[in-house]
Order: sequence, then C-alpha cells, then structure tokens
Amino acid sequence: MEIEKILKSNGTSLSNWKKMPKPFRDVTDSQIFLILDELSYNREELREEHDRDILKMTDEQRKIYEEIMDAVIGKRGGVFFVYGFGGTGKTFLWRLLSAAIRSRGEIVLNVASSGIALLLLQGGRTAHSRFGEEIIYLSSDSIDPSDTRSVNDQALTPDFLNSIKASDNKLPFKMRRRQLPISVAFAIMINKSQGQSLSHVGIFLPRPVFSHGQLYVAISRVTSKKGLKILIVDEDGKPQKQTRNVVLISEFVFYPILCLFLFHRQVLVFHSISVCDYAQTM
Ligand SMILES: Nc1ncnc2c1ncn2[C@@H]1O[C@H](COP(=O)(O)OP(=O)(O)OP(=O)(O)O)[C@@H](O)[C@H]1O
Repeated sequence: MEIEKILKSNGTSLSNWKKMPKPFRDVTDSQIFLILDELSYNREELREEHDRDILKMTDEQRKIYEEIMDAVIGKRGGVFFVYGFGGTGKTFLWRLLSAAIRSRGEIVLNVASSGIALLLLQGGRTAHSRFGEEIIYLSSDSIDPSDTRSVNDQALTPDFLNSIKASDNKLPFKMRRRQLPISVAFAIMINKSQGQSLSHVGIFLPRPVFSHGQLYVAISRVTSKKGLKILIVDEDGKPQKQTRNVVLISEFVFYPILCLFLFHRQVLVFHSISVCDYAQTM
C-alpha cells in the first residue's frame, strides 16, 4: 500500500508492472495526493521567507517577479522564459515566487529537466517523475508507413510501441524500429565544472573561451589525456585545431618581461595555443 502511494504521487502505479502484486484496497487517486502534498507547506514560514527576501530583490528580479505575480493573481496565466548567466539569481527568483504563491495557499509545481537543479527548490521534482511521463526514448519506434491500415491509429502511441519487445513477432501491425546508440552524458558550463575530476571529458568550443583561465579549468577537469576530447569549430561549423587562450592583461605584460629575463620562450602567453596534441574530433 505504501509503495503504491509513493508510486501514485509520482504519477505511476503498481499496475504498470504486470508481475508486481497489487494492494488489496484501492489507493486514492494520485491527483488527490498531489494536491494534499502541495497544500501541506507551512504558510507562516513561507510568508516570513518571502517577506525577508522580497526586500533583497534587484530591479531586474523585481520586474520579472511583478509580471509573473500579476499573471497569477489576475488568473491570466502565461508562459515566461527567464534566462541569465550562472549565479545571476534565477533560483532565488523561483524560490521567492514559490513562497509568494504557496503562502497564499495556492499550488506551485516546481519541475526541472535535471535532478541537480531541483535540489535547490523546495518540493522540486523532475518533469518526467512529476507528470509520470517517459520523456527519453532510446529507440524511436513507429508504424511502418507501408502499413496504411495502422499508420494513423492513435492507440499505437510511441509509449506503447517502445514497450514492445523485439521478440513479439505476432503483431497485428508492421512496426519500424529505429534504434539509436545513446550513452548517457552530462553537459555543464565550464564555470560549473570547477572542482570536479572526471575520467571522460568532451569540450565543445564553438568560439574561443572568453575569460581568463577558463580553458585551463576545462582541460584540467579530466584525469588523463586519453579521456579528453575537444571539438573546436569555426563560424561555419568546420572542425579546427586551434583556439585562443585568454589571460589577464596584467599577465600579458608581466610574462613577456619574465620571458626575456629567463630567456625561456615557452612561457609566452596570450598567443593562440595549439591544442593539436589534445584535439581529437569527437
Ligand atoms: N537579490 C538577491 N539578494 C541576495 N542574494 C541573492 C539575490 N539574488 C541571488 N542571490 C544569491 O546569489 C546566489 C546565486 O543565485 P542563484 O543560485 O539564484 O543563481 P542562478 O541564476 O539560479 O544560478 P545558476 O544558473 O548557476 O543555477 C545565491 O546564493 C542566491 O541566494
């Protein structure tokens, strides 16, 4: 019963696994769990958090906050796309908006595409777990267009087609199975990768890295040269073997003097560095 409750609050149920035993009693509908969960926040605490943080908002955050809250309070709804560089206060804004709406006794469903982002949001869940949706298909199955009888059958959804085993050969329709070799990877910006050590790293450089020391940060995440692949492309997307390494102007002045002093020409910086040794087209 407890397992069924957890599954239902995640938008799924034991009945989705044929071999699993089912609970004797029917568990309340998942939507009721969802609503009860979402109404169980401590409104007083949220109100305090909101009243404290609202005073800290920047002008830009305040503008976005007011626009979204206007749409919520006026029940107009809307789709808002907020973007900004890392650390510019997007999560701060989500938290404030969530606190504002939840402290009014209303419901906020915080969802994100990755689990990491969710750790920062109260009650946050991944979109596919929250809505019980399977959003990643490792194979793209469809009805073969030559099967004109079944090709437009709406019951033959991608979800259903993906659940069919290759050995099911008595199908009343002709299926086209296109499998894609996918291995799970994780993409992050160079700034975010600081502090991590990884055995395999692919670095995509569609343009020169733009701040001091950033190329070093990216390359030094990987523990061996073998695990490193760099893809450098020019404006037309053609693979290249060089990129610019940007360093601070103070070092630009300082190092040539040092170089002259040491007669050690390899200490030069602010030149295009060759990454041929590292570069392998991904
Ligand atoms: N107006 C503000 N007043 C005080 N602190 C703030 C404000 N906006 C953001 N911060 C703080 O700055 C830090 C970074 O903000 P936040 O995590 O919201 O950025 P982000 O845009 O979501 O970053 P990322 O894209 O890297 O996830 C956090 O510690 C947050 O509490």
